[in-house]
Amino acid sequence: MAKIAVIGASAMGSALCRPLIDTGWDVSLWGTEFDDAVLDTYAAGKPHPATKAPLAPHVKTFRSRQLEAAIRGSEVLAICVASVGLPAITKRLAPYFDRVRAVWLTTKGFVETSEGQILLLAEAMSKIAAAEGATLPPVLSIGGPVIARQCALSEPTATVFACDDLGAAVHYARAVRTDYYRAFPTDDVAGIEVLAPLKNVYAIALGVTEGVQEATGAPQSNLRAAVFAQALREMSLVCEAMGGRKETAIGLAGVGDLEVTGVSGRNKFFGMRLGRGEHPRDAEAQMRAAGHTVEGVPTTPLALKLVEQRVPDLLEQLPLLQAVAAAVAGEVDIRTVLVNAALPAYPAEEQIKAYAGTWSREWKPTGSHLPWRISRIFRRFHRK
Ligand SMILES: NC(=O)C1=CN([C@@H]2O[C@H](COP(=O)(O)OP(=O)(O)OC[C@H]3O[C@@H](n4cnc5c(N)ncnc54)[C@H](OP(=O)(O)O)[C@@H]3O)[C@@H](O)[C@H]2O)C=CC1
Ligand SMILES: O=C(CO)COP(=O)(O)O
Repeated sequence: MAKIAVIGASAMGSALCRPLIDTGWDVSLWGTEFDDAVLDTYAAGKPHPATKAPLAPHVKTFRSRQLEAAIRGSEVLAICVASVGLPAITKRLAPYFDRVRAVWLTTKGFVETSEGQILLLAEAMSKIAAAEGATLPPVLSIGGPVIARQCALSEPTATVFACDDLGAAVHYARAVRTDYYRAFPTDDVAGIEVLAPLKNVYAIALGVTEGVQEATGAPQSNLRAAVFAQALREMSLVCEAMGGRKETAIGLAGVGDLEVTGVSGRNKFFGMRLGRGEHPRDAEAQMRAAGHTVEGVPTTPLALKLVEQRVPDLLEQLPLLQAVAAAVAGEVDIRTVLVNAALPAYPAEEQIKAYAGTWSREWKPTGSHLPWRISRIFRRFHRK
């Protein structure tokens, strides 16, 4: 039986244990210093405090001081911590990288280096490992629409395993396949690593529309749809500009994850609070007090910086990203900037240049077409 160590007794780390156990893995769940309360709850036979889902049977739990024991003999390390914790965890795991065959990563976010450079997660891990004198084994970036509670309760769930080595992605997708949990393997690592955090940013915007609706009593589904379409457009643009594939953006890890997070993700609920008029600082504090991580909060300014650093020419085509960044920073009236960002600014200058004139020349009202026909014949004759 292959052994896997799940790093982080987070909502997602705990949820991942379910399909792993159901596919015969020997699962160790290691909790960070932040996860003591979760492990206490499991020890008392109670469900996860945030998801309210029970831990799968036969999962062995380990406390933060028991890292060595948790990892011993593992083929895979599955890292499931919040993005702010990823650099520290990577550093801590570096001595173990040469003992395992692969690292899985469910974290969704970006990392900022001490020099202010924004990195995709696998890039950051590889840099940190190198600085520690370690080499990362193949990393599988896990994306797609997965609400942890539903996965933990064995509800149907489709996810994406991305690895530069497609063989590894296929191998592990098969090794964790159940009737309710299926992973789609791909080698579009850039696509997954860009889309997974970006959908959190845009899910905040979707949440805002619902918060506005709640606060005003006026239905906002037209605005929500416009935000959704613009979000997908911007996600596709950044995905492609960063080397990802368009089909990834319109698949599970792009539109699929945007949909689920915009309907029932924590980022959406954070956005709803903004839409109802709460200051972002208070909204995040409330979410945190309830035990909910909102990855979109640290991710949004980093996403903007990532674009500025890597694909600056794209910035003017990303009004929604800029609007969410200003809103998360508490700088603007969120509804106004959202409306301006989501309702099309068309016709754009180039469209006006391309089409102006041709339309009005061709059409005349029926009934008055005789003089128009004569003038057309005359024009044709004149051209010859
Ligand atoms: N790939 C996928 O399919 C999915 C991925 N995710 C992603 O997985 C990651 C974890 O999410 P989720 O399981 O829901 O998170 P949780 O909120 O359940 O857990 C996050 C954990 O990270 C801890 N943490 C916070 N700061 C640090 C730090 N500096 N160092 C170490 N740990 C820290 C939190 O502690 P504390 O409680 O004290 O804040 C908490 O224990 C996120 O990036 C999320 O976006 C989520 C769902 C699906
Ligand atoms: O990543 C997720 C769904 O795929 C979870 O989204 P939230 O972090 O917004 O809950």
